[in-house]
Amino acid sequence: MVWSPHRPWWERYQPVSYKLISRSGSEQEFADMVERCNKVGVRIFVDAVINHMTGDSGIGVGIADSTFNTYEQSYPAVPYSIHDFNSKEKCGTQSGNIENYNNVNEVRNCRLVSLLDLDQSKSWVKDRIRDYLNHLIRLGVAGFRVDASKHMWPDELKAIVESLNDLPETHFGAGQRAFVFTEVIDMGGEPITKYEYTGIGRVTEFLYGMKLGEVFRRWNNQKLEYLQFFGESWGMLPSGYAWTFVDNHDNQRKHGGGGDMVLTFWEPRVYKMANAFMLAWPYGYTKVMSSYYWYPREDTDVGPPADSYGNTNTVPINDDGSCGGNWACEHRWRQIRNMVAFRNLVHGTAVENWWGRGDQIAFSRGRKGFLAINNDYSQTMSGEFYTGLPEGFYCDCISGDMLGSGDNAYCTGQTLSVNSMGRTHINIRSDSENPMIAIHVDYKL
Ligand SMILES: O=C(/C=C/c1ccc(O)c(O)c1)N[C@@H](Cc1ccc(O)cc1)C(=O)NCCCOc1c(-c2ccc(O)c(O)c2)oc2cc(O)cc(O)c2c1=O
Ligand SMILES: [Ca+2]
Repeated sequence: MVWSPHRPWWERYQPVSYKLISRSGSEQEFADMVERCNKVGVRIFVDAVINHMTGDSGIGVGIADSTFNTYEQSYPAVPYSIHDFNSKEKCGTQSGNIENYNNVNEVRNCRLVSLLDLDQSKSWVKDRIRDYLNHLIRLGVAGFRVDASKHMWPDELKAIVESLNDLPETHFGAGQRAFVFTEVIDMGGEPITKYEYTGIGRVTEFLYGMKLGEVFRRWNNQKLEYLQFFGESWGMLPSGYAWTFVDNHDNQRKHGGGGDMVLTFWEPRVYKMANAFMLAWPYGYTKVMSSYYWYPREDTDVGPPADSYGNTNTVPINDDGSCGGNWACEHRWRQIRNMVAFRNLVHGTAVENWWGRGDQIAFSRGRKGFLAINNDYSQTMSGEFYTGLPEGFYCDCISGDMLGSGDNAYCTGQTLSVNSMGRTHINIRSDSENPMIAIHVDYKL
């Protein structure tokens, strides 16, 4: 536990053991949650912090009486001892911390902001990490986000990943492998690049959220119509390797630098537009962020809603499906939830019928879906657009849900009619709360 600042969100990123006990609950509660999710087809991915242990500043008792002593570099609950950490000699800097991000050895072999740096070249360390991840696989976890991958040697990380057990046949079928995402913060300018990690699994593409934020904020003369070729040609990973997101737990708190460009739930209108585009656009493997409101907003350390002991609160679900208790639950917002269904439905289809004019765009996904966005600051987007969809009436999944089924299906939002030529009339005012429409063949009335 970190008490100063009080139970910050990043406490989770300073392991004292590989026990599955935290302020989020016990191992049994975790195992039970994974089981319940797998039963309904919801896969669980674990954020694996395997580059380091805690900061170098003390002796302490972590959760579940896992003692540790950073002066002795000992974590008996694993156990790790001084031999399992990169020495100052191997690191080579005066402080033992990373001092120069242009030195690839430092970035891997030195301490990231003073966090004790594990030596993954040691078989003892590899074995302990493998046992930790295999334990999670046994519990039914489908894969991992590998935190701070930039700070580990790709071949050592790859060796660990390849040594893992197959996923349990009961939940995943025979011979299935953990789905791995590596976190590599690379927005250009450093010798270590995201391309070094594509042999291990999907890799975070941080440019994606930065650029999408820049375009939707209309900064630096960016316009929505430039998104027609949004993808590898913008300096991003090939689509099949990219893990994309509008924002993440770290950069949604950032101010200054690229951080101001990132869109977050604090700006819901434009955030929903960027998510709608991301989910309709065929590039990358997309992640929808789910957050909590923190106060004061300037305090970038504040942890999740918790009781007086610091234990994370459960998430209350309101009657309308939204979350209470300061949980933002962006993934439950109608516009975002429905665009996830849109993405899954149109999977495998190409972008067709692109139309773009300044900050207004529209495009189809094969003959299955159609999205139009008006991000112009004043002009209404109106006219007849070719949707590629069969003739009929469609419920707009941005403004509403299609409820009921068969003949008594109805739309709680706007209904659009597509004529025999596949064309529909659009009228999106620029001052609309959600200036976009999205229709698809599963929302045909
Ligand atoms: O802001 C934070 C935490 C940020 C953070 C946490 C998890 C992540 O996955 C991440 O990407 C960032 N941490 C605060 C507080 C802090 C925590 C520990 C510490 O020893 C000192 C301070 C902070 O101000 N951190 C310094 C700037 C952010 O520097 C961190 C980075 C980081 C930032 C930019 C990079 O290009 C990069 O390669 C790594 O990764 C972490 C990974 C961790 O597993 C744990 C960390 O403490 C950190 C981490 O401090
Ligand atoms: Ca390291």
